[in-house]
Amino acid sequence: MSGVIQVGVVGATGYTGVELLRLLARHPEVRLRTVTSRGEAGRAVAEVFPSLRGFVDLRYEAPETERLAACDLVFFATPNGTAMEMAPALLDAGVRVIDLAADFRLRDAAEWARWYGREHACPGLLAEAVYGLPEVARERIRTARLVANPGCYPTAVQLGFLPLLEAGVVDPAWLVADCKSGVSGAGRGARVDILLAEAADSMKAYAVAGHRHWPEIRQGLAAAAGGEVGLTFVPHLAPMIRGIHATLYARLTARDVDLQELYASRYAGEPFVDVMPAGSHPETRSVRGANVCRIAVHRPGGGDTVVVCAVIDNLVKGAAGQAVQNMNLMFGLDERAGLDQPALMP
Ligand SMILES: NC(=O)C1=CN([C@@H]2O[C@H](COP(=O)(O)OP(=O)(O)OC[C@H]3O[C@@H](n4cnc5c(N)ncnc54)[C@H](OP(=O)(O)O)[C@@H]3O)[C@@H](O)[C@H]2O)C=CC1
Ligand SMILES: CC(=O)N[C@@H](CCC(=O)OP(=O)(O)O)C(=O)O
Repeated sequence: MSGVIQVGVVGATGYTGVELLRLLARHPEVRLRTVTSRGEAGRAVAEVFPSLRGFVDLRYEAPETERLAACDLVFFATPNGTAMEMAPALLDAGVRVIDLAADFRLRDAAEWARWYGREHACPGLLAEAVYGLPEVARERIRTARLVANPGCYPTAVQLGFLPLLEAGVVDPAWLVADCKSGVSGAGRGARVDILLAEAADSMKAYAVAGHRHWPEIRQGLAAAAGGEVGLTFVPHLAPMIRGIHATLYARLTARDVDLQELYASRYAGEPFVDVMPAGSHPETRSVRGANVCRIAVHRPGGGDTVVVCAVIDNLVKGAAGQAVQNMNLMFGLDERAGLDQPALMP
């Protein structure tokens, strides 16, 4: 790649879109060219988000394909069902696309329609789209025109379970993912259940009967296991702003497995997965603002249950940071460019 990458961000007033602006504004190989919002069109980004004063000198524009077609790469940080309407024309114009929503994550159009409640607008692109979990698909991401950035829960759950399933040391028919998310996972739009007075000092499970991340996680875990998996996935809303904590349970089927060594060797050399020392309990605050998944693996009482704890920042490794990681791979850059920074404390 020669020259800077001209980048467009559609949906640049949402939580993941603004996080993209924060990361891309300091990226050494990127020039932000077009950032869109229908509601804020015409206003300066720095006026709407003073945190970006001095970093982003652009005004919001309406999302128009003609303007976006002048970019090398367009990120969609938009609600599900938006990118699938605009991506075909951009791809035809030679623009590469990373969708942070779920439009291209499932390979089966009928299953997509079942979970997302409408027909897919361009099912022909599902086979071409590369599921952008770099720890699994790094080489295919490098040459992809269209990347489906994974969901936040699916990132934490897949990274947590992968070493066990790839090594075939647990029963793939009995996997449990008990997950907690901060309220920014629900986006920036107003909703009663994420008001401070409703969500603070309280916690609840939701979508226990079925969440749209279930088929996405199952698809990835089945590929790792080499066959169907049985997965129970229960998301919870936790009283914090950023962060996902996934507590994962599986039953060991193999004897004499060194779990710590299994995880350490699976993720050796991975820039954004940190296998913590044996006995650790990763905290969501240790990944706030950072593009990293911290993992600890336990075997309580030396029994046959494996417990994995995986934490990410839903807006970074769970969304915008992973999208930038994918961009770096697609454009032949150092995978860590623009992402090499520690978490915010406290
Ligand atoms: N929040 C999170 O932790 C994660 C979110 N995601 C996914 O990323 C996507 C964005 O999420 P998030 O940032 O939370 O969402 P927000 O609701 O916070 O923001 C949505 C953005 O999209 C724009 N938008 C809405 N409708 C359209 C449309 N029809 N055409 C063009 N732009 C539109 C909005 O601006 P305007 O209406 O002014 O145009 C806004 O900028 C979603 O698909 C979400 O599921 C993925 C992983 C994690
Ligand atoms: C706390 C909360 O509400 N989280 C969201 C998931 C986050 C997300 O945006 O997922 P997608 O990218 O797949 O849409 C939810 O459960 O719907």
